[in-house]
Amino acid sequence: MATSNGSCLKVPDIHDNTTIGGGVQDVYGEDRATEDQSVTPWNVSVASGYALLRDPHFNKGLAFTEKERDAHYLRGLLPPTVICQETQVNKMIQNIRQYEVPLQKYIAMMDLQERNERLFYRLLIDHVEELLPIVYTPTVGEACQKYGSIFMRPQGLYISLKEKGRILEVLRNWPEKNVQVIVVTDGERILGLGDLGCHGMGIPVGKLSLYTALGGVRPSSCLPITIDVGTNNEKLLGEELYIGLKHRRATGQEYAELIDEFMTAAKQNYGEKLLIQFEDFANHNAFDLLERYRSTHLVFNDDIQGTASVVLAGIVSALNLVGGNLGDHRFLFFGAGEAGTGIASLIALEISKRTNSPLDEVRKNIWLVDSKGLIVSSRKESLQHFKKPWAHEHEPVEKLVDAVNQIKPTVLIGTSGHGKTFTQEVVEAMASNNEKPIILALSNPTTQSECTAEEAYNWTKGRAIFASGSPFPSVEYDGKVFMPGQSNNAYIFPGFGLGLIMSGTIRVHDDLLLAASEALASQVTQEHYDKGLIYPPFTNIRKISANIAALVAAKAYELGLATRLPQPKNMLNFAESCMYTPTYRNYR
Ligand SMILES: NC(=O)C1=CN([C@@H]2O[C@H](COP(=O)(O)OP(=O)(O)OC[C@H]3O[C@@H](n4cnc5c(N)ncnc54)[C@H](OP(=O)(O)O)[C@@H]3O)[C@@H](O)[C@H]2O)C=CC1
Ligand SMILES: CC(=O)C(=O)O
Ligand SMILES: [Mg+2]
Repeated sequence: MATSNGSCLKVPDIHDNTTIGGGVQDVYGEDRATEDQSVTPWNVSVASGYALLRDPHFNKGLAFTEKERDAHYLRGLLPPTVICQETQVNKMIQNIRQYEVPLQKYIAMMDLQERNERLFYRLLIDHVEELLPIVYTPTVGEACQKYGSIFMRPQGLYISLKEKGRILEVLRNWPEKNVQVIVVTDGERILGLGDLGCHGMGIPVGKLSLYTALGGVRPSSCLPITIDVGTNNEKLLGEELYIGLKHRRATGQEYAELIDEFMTAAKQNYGEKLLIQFEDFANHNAFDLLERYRSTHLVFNDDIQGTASVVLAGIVSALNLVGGNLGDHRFLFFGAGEAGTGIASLIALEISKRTNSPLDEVRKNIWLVDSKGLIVSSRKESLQHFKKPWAHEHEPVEKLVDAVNQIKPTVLIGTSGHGKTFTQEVVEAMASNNEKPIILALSNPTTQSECTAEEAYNWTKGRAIFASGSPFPSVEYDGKVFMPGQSNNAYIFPGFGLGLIMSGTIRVHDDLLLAASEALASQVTQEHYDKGLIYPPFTNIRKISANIAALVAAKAYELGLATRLPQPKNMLNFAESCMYTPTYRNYR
C-alpha cells in the first residue's frame, strides 16, 4: 500500500509471527521488523521542516525568522529564540576557543560545515587568522594522519581502482552539477607527512574551503576528490580503521589509465572550463601529469606553480627591505622537488623577463640541494628530469652548511619536507654572509618546518627576513617584537582560481602565475615592511584575492585565453561582484 509519504511499504500483519520484536505496534522494533524488506530512499525537492534544518546548504539554525519558521514548518523544531548570524558567529567562536586541542577545534569546524555551511564560512572569514591554522596547515595535517578515526561523513568523491571503467558514472553521483573547480590528490605526498593514501582527503577538502572563504568561489562549485590507487604506507596497510584500498600503490600503466579516465570524465562531465588543481601528488607523478594535461585541460599544480607564485611575491617584496634587484640575488634551495624546482623556475623566468637575459644565464645564480647534496653537473646523468636544468659546474658538496658557505646565498629556501634541518650552524652561516638574510622555511606542517621563527630571529640576532609555510607566533628578541609571515600557496590559489573561473580561461600560462605574484606583492604596504613582513596579513585576504583574480583575468584576456565575453571593463569590481558571501538568504 502507498503510505502518507508516498513510499510503498508492506505493512506487517500484527498476527504474523515473523513480526515479533517489531511491527506497527512496536515502534522501537520497527526498523528490525522490516529489515528484510526493500525501502525506497526518496527526497523532496523543496526542503522544509526537519529536512530543512538538516540541509547544511539552507540551514540557518536559530537565525530562521518567525515568518520563516511559520512558512517552512519549523515551529517547535527550534527553541523560541531568534538570533542573527553575527550572534551565531560570536557564540561559535567562543565554543571553538573552549577546545584546547587543535584537532578538537578542527572536528568542531568540520561538524559546523556539515550542519550550517553559511555559518561555517562566515566564521572562517571573520576569524581567518585564528581559524586558518585549524582548517588548514598545521592542523589539517594531523587530521589527515587520524582521518580513519575522525572520519564521519564523506566530504568529497573517492575514486578508487574499483571504479575503473565507471568514473563518469561516479562523477554523476556527486549532487552538484555546476562544478567549476576540482582539487584532486592521490594522497602520496601529503604536506611533508608522506604517503597517507585515502586519508589525504583532508587536503582537497581543506583547500576547497579556502577557495570559498578566501577566494569567494561558491561552495557548490567546488569538488574535492581523492584518487585511491592504494598506499605504500605500511602502517596504514595494517590499520583496521584505514578507509582506503589495502594494497600497495598501483603504478605505471595501471596508474596512468585511471588518471586518464578521470581527466577525460571530468572534462566530459563539467566542460572545458573546469579547473583541476593537482595537490600533494608525489613528484614522480606531479611533473608528468602537469606536462601531460596542460595543453588539453585547465590544470594547475598548486605545489609546483602556486607555491612558486607566492614565494616569488615574497622575495620581490623582501627586496624593499634588503635592497637590490631580483637578478642581483643568489638563491639556495634545500629540497629540489615540486616546490623547490617550481619556485626556482618561476624566479628564473621573472629575472629573465626583467633583465632580458637567457634563462640558462639566469639559472646560474640559483642552486639546489637534494637528499644527496648540492645539485652539480657531475650528477647530471642520474638526476630526475626536473633537476637537470639546475646542475651547475661545481665540486660535489654534501652538507647544507658547506653549500651555504661556498655558494653564499642571499636567500635560503627550505622545501625539503624535513624539520629542524636549518640548524644553528646553517642559519649563522647565512647571518655571517648577509646583513639581512632572507630565510624561508616552507615545509609543512609545523613539525616539518626547517626551523622555527624563534630560531631564525635568535640565530641571526634579529636580522633575518623570515617567513614559513605554517604559521608561527610572533617572537621577541632584544626587546623588539618580530612578526613572522606565512609563505603559503593559500595566498595565491583562491584568487588565481577565481581569476580563471570568472574570465572563463581555458588554459594556465606561466604569465598568469607571474601576474598573480605581482598582484600579491603589490598588496604589501610600508606598514607591513615596518613590521618586517613580506606578505600582507591574511585578515585582508578577500581583498587580496580579488586583486589577484583581477590581474590574472586581465592577463588571460591579453593572452587570448579568456572566453567570457564581453570583457569586463573594471576587472576588480567584476571580481568582487563574483565572490560568494555567506550572508544568510531570506526564504520566501
Ligand atoms: N609553503 C607552501 O606553500 C608549500 C610548502 N610545501 C612543503 O614543501 C615540502 C616539500 O614538498 P615538495 O617539494 O612537493 O616535495 P618533494 O618530495 O617533491 O621534494 C622534496 C625534496 O626535498 C629533498 N629532501 C628530502 N629530505 C632531504 C634532506 N634530509 N636533505 C636534503 N634534501 C632533502 C628531496 O630530495 P630527493 O629528491 O633526493 O629525494 C626532494 O628534492 C613539504 O613539506 C610541503 O608541505 C609544498 C608546497 C607548498
Ligand atoms: C601548502 C601545500 O600545498 C603543501 O604543503 O603541500
Ligand atoms: Mg600541497
